[in-house]
Amino acid sequence: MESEWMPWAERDAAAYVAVPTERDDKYSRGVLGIVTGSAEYPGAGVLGVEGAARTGLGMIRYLGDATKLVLSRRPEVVTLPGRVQAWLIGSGTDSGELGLLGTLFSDALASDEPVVADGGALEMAAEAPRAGVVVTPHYRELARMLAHVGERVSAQTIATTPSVWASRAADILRVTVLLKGSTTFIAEPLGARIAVSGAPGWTATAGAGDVLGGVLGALVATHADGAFEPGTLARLAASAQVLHATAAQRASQGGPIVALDIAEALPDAVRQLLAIRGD
Ligand SMILES: NC(=O)C1=CN([C@@H]2O[C@H](COP(=O)(O)OP(=O)(O)OC[C@H]3O[C@@H](n4cnc5c(N)ncnc54)[C@H](O)[C@@H]3O)[C@@H](O)[C@H]2O)[C@@H](O)CC1
Ligand SMILES: Nc1ncnc2c1ncn2[C@@H]1O[C@H](COP(=O)(O)OP(=O)(O)O)[C@@H](O)[C@H]1O
Repeated sequence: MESEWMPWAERDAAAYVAVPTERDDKYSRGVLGIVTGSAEYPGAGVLGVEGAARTGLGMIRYLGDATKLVLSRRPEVVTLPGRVQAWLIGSGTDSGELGLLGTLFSDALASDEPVVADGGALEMAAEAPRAGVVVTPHYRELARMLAHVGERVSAQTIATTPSVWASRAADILRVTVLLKGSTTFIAEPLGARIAVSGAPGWTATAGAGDVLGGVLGALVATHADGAFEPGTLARLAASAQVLHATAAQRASQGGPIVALDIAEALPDAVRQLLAIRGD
């Protein structure tokens, strides 16, 4: 039977924006460890960092392979390993050529912290399912993840019936799945089913998904305490998608955008959500 898909509006997402209080410092707000970007795709490292930084969090520890580029754009980022409350791994990496990054991915997946896995970390996340992991594939990536665990389905079939496959993938892979597309479907293993639409078609541009990874990483890092409770990761993923779509709308206003425009519109998108909440 087809699952019931719950919509997720700006009002719902607004509840998942963590607003710092007078008692907060950079550590209490949440630290995100980011292992993204490679020699082949350094820009993805920058885009994820920008997405996270512009969503709002205490600190980013960047441990990927695009340090120079990331620091030239965001000198606020710390490149020293240390304690984090959540991980964003894999955007802008190739699962076939991971080298040292592969060790960092498996350390994150073996840690006690929640993990957002994308790009080259998706297959590794499929191999070692655990609570607190959310994967963010597009259709072709989901087809590869499923093939990796012995479920053969074409990317074309997933594109034709994305809700069916997001739902099935969550149950097969036993991690929370955010399946990207014009409508994004979020499914928790045997749990929440949320569909988010409303991003302009202009969002279909290189690197937009890397920015989304950063947005979700920031929301998870700022809600790490509850991330293992049933349904929480799915609601954080839906909220990240709404925030990303709102930022894309604000940046686009009916015209073309690049991924960095979405990241730069995020503070206004956050303000828009907080205004709905009445903050
Ligand atoms: N600025 C950056 O650094 C960017 C990095 N990216 C990273 O690139 C990696 C690969 O992601 P993809 O989403 O491209 O992976 P896909 O699985 O969609 O594509 C894999 C390969 O298939 C080929 N391909 C697929 N469809 C094609 C088409 N219509 N025309 C031409 N070639 C096609 C491309 O050679 C591509 O490298 C990820 O790690 C991702 O994070 C992308 O996000 C784009 C931006
Ligand atoms: N037709 C579309 N309309 C609106 N949003 C889209 C459309 N196609 C893709 N998107 C969104 O654009 C982003 C693309 O991400 P992704 O496929 O990972 O690209 P990249 O790897 O280049 O970052 C996702 O957030 C996805 O939901």
